[in-house]
Amino acid sequence: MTAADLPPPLLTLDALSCERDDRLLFSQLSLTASAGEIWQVAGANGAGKTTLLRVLVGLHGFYEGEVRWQLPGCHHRQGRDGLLYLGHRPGLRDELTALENLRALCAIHQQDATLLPAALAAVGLRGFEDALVGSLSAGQKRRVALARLWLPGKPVWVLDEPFTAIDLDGVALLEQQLRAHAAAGGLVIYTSHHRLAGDIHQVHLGAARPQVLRAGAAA
Ligand SMILES: Nc1ncnc2c1ncn2[C@@H]1O[C@H](COP(=O)(O)OP(=O)(O)OP(=O)(O)O)[C@@H](O)[C@H]1O
Repeated sequence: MTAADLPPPLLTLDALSCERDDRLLFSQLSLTASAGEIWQVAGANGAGKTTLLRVLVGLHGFYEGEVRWQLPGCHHRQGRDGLLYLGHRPGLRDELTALENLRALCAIHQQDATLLPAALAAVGLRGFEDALVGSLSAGQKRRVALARLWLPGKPVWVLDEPFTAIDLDGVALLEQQLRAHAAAGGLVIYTSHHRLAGDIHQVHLGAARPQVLRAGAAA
């Protein structure tokens, strides 16, 4: 595939550099990511994966270079309304039920809450709608957070360690959902030490100059 064959990018990074505590995490990172793609951000502990994702979603502002989102129909907050970001912690309140937590998140992030019971069922939590999140296991909490991936309306998913704490069935289910989203024209960017098989693009952090590996591109 030539550059001319690629769909228009949803995300463009231009010479992105970031340091923390006087340590250079990455420098001169440039890439384009388009609809239908899955990108894994890889690297050792402390390499800067979470920091990069937070830069992408506007939660970490100390960097040089440019992050440009071009999401169809999203004109607000620099076009970030079409993003769904799940951080490396589930980000749920223990004193609320699974459904209450998700309803609150849907209200904040403009997602359709009417489909939440079906989303909870999809992640294997039918019957846990009214369970206090504080009473759930780590893997169940992760599944509650991941249930938002079964709601429509967010073309870009930015996921920090989404496979953490879930069992083998959960890993397979999540892999399937990531692939389905990309196949339906979404873009997935995730950090993990878990490599999905197939046409996954990669950014390797660790060296000052990150490696960008496009699946299918000649070495
Ligand atoms: N809140 C913070 N304040 C200051 N420095 C931080 C903070 N969080 C991370 N850092 C620094 O940024 C570096 C990169 O951290 P980051 O969490 O992005 O790495 P990571 O690749 O996601 O690591 P891991 O695989 O362990 O989750 C860390 O080594 C640390 O020195």
